[in-house]
Amino acid sequence: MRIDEALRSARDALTASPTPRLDAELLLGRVLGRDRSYFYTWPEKQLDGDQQRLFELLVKRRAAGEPVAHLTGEREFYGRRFVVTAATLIPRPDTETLVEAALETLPDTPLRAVDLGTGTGAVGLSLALERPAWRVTLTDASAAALAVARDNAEALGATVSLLRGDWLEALAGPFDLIISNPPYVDPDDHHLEQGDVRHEPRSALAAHDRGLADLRVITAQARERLVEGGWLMLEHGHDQGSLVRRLLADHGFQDVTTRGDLGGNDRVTLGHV
Ligand SMILES: C[S@@+](CC[C@H](N)C(=O)[O-])C[C@H]1O[C@@H](n2cnc3c(N)ncnc32)[C@H](O)[C@@H]1O
Repeated sequence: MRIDEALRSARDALTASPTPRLDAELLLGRVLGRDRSYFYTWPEKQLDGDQQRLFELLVKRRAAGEPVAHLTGEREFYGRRFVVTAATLIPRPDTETLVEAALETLPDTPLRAVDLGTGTGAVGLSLALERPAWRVTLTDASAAALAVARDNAEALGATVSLLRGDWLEALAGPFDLIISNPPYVDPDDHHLEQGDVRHEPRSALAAHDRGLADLRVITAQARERLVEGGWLMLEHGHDQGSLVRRLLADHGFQDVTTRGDLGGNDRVTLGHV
């Protein structure tokens, strides 16, 4: 079967996905070890029997609902590839807003930053690689997630510290930046039962108190761990902006603002002490 024929038949099989064409290209990229531009240059190249069988198997699993990132074992974030497993959240493009907020707000000089609930390491490793002068710590409560972050740090050549722990409990600081994309989905939200999200760890997604429990704990712990002028930056749900702004203000944070994500929804709230 030719590359263009394989992609066409996969797209037809993946109509239940919101992104059938992209999914087909990413899966074929995994089978052939090529990036997507190769398919446009060589549409007439033939898949051999093994390649065709593996591609058809991956398409079948995708059609049954498995996330593409679990089938390819990776996801791109802030221009780099991160290994993803079933133990980690699949990094989202909207979380790049968090990275951009930090890069735009803090200076490119030596400072101490911590990424709480690092998962694959997407946020903290992006910061460490964009700002080699920063000393970045990555933490997570999940040993399995932290192992993935460690592998990603090695593969990407980032120098960071990794620590397992419950938010800021085991960290004395002080930090110039505390950054986190914590679980913030209401456990009763029906979206948790739909699409790719069903395959991600519930502990990475849902938080009690209508999704606010972890945001509250981190905000309460952060104030004492920041240097004077240090920043707290939190990702949250599109409908949590005003609650998180009030939370930060109640804990004495100043210049509290919210940034929008790629779709223009409230996504990241930040303030300094
Ligand atoms: C929404 S995921 C974010 C993952 C990654 N930072 C990203 O943006 O792709 C939340 C992460 O917080 C971790 N987590 C949950 N509860 C925690 C706790 N009490 N202390 C530290 N990390 C926790 C989860 O294991 C998960 O990796």
